[in-house]
Amino acid sequence: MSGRGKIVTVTLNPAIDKTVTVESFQYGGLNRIKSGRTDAGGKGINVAKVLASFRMNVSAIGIAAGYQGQLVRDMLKDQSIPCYLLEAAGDTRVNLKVVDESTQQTTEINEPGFYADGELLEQFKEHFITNMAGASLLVLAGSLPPGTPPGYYGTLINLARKHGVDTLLDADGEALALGIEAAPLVIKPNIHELEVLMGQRLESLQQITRAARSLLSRGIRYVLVSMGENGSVLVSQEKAVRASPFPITPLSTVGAGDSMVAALAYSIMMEKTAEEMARWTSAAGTVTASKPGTEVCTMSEIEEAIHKVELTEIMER
Ligand SMILES: Nc1ncnc2c1ncn2[C@@H]1O[C@H](COP(=O)(O)OP(=O)(O)OP(=O)(O)O)[C@@H](O)[C@H]1O
Ligand SMILES: O=P(O)(O)OC[C@@]1(O)O[C@H](CO)[C@@H](O)[C@@H]1O
Repeated sequence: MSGRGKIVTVTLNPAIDKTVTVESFQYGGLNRIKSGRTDAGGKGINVAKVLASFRMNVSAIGIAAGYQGQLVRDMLKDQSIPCYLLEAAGDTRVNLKVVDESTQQTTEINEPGFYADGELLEQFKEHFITNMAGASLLVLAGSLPPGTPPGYYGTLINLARKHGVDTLLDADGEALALGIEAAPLVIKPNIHELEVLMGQRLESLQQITRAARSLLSRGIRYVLVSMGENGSVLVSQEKAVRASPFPITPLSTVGAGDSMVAALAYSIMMEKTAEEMARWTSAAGTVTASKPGTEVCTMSEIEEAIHKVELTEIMER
């Protein structure tokens, strides 16, 4: 893989992210907003934002609808992020993120998104194939719009493979389970997604590592499990490494996982070792968690923080 190749990110269900900050969230009560911001969101789009700031050759493709969809396109254009979003009927969703200052926790309330019918999804396949020309790596991330068959990511992974392109998959539920069957190169489940996939609670690092390792036998080369403030575990055929994040004041954890995915894509393109990969991804996620709204990390912020990530090899029994 060459650092100069193109990375294509797919966001089938983008969003306008509206992040609001409240002093102390009152469940079932009146909450007055102290401050707010609006960002173009959706997992693949966030990944593209980070990769563009790394000066990688990246295109964000996907589907968008109506006024909100145009807003996503305009915001990305303002940030000079190449984006090609197919037009659909309806409206792109607005996702609400509520940051509680007192607990430093973010609550996400995501709309389902526009309906994707069979004709739109066939049209997207054509759009996708056109964009596979000259691509080196594909990133599939985020939820599928209502109407999309759960095996759709698997279909895109197989199509990409026909064009010689490897995939990094960040999905959940059935889309993740069926995507795995198509053997992407890398997956990044968070701990909850991994537990759902395995159908069991994973309480120790040993259990997490064993679960992640069981997925490698399906042709996947790396599994990166993110665990919020508890850091992450990267498992490859050769080893398992745990990364512990440095202390931060989390301002909005929205996009932290996407920043990890971006750093993972970057590490693959740059042929970094598993240790370097664990360091880069952890620093990227942690820096983003310390920024407001869906604002993501930059390369210089990662370079400044990366030495603070603690790595430990997980000894498997
Ligand atoms: N509260 C926190 N303190 C320190 N680091 C954090 C915190 N939350 C997230 N991170 C960093 O970000 C990484 C990714 O977070 P997380 O596991 O929440 O991702 P995710 O669930 O995929 O998120 P999302 O889907 O919202 O992007 C973590 O591994 C960690 O490095
Ligand atoms: O509903 P999905 O597709 O699972 O997640 C969408 C989303 O929550 O993910 C991003 C953060 O990771 C946000 O920009 C966006 O609102």
